[in-house]
Amino acid sequence: MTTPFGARLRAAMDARGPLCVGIDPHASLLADWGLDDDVAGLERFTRTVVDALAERVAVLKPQSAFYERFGSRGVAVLERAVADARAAGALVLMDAKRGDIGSTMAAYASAYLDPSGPLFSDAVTVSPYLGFGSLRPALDAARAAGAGVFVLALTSNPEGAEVQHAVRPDGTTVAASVLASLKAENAAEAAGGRLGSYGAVVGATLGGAAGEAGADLAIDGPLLAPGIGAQGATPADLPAVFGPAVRNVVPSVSRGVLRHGPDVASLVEAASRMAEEVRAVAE
Ligand SMILES: O=c1ccn([C@@H]2O[C@H](COP(=O)(O)O)[C@@H](O)[C@H]2O)c(=O)[nH]1
Repeated sequence: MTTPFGARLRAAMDARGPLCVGIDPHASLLADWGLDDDVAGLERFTRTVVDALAERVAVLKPQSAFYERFGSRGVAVLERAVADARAAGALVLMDAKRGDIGSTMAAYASAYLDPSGPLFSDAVTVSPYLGFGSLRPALDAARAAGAGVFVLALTSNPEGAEVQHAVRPDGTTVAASVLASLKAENAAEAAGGRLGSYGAVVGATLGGAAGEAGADLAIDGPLLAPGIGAQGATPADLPAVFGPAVRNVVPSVSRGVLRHGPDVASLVEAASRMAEEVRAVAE
């Protein structure tokens, strides 16, 4: 039987440090790296990041949007990146933020969480705003494949609060309800103190917002924390945002590391420095 994602993630965090580096080939970064904003530039950028970091960091998180904008040839670059990164030992979290009615969600689950598919990833980000129950096909596909799912709960952008802090008829906020649903999904797997495979996305930029939203971050699963670097958060912010749940946090940085390329040694050094900083606050 395949080892569940949560266990594989915990092992990777222990061995490599709890860091996720995002692969976000912005047009501006391609230009900064001296690359053209075309498929060849996209491919060179992606290969450089994967070759530099896939043997070192716990998680690589390609941002699907930057590949989709080049159509099928961009997606082919993404497929290769996923395979190469996994072969080099990184866990791949596909940042696709998919969400739809259940029957269509099943097709998204097949795209990212079926081990025979070309985009199969260790985990995928999904959006719960068609109702948490609409995610069932992805949750079930992940369980079957030993993969993971990260559900948007309290996102790093300032606009997120207008939806995520909204109060439901039962008096709880939308975010609190998403987190409670994730805790329930993790219950069986997390028995005995193990990390579950169902994670939440909670921005490192939030300050005390999780508390304001009545959100309990003790979901027994991983907490992906984007927002460090270009969005203004730092590793030092993590304890205040996450409290005792900081041990389960996977801080995520894209531009804050990528801006150090294309020099491989500089990319590696930036990622190592960040991994050390987050390890220091997570212990
Ligand atoms: O709440 C969220 C959810 C996802 N993201 C994604 O993470 C990266 C952040 O990139 P940076 O360059 O480190 O700002 C990007 O792919 C976002 O789509 C997020 O920022 N916030």
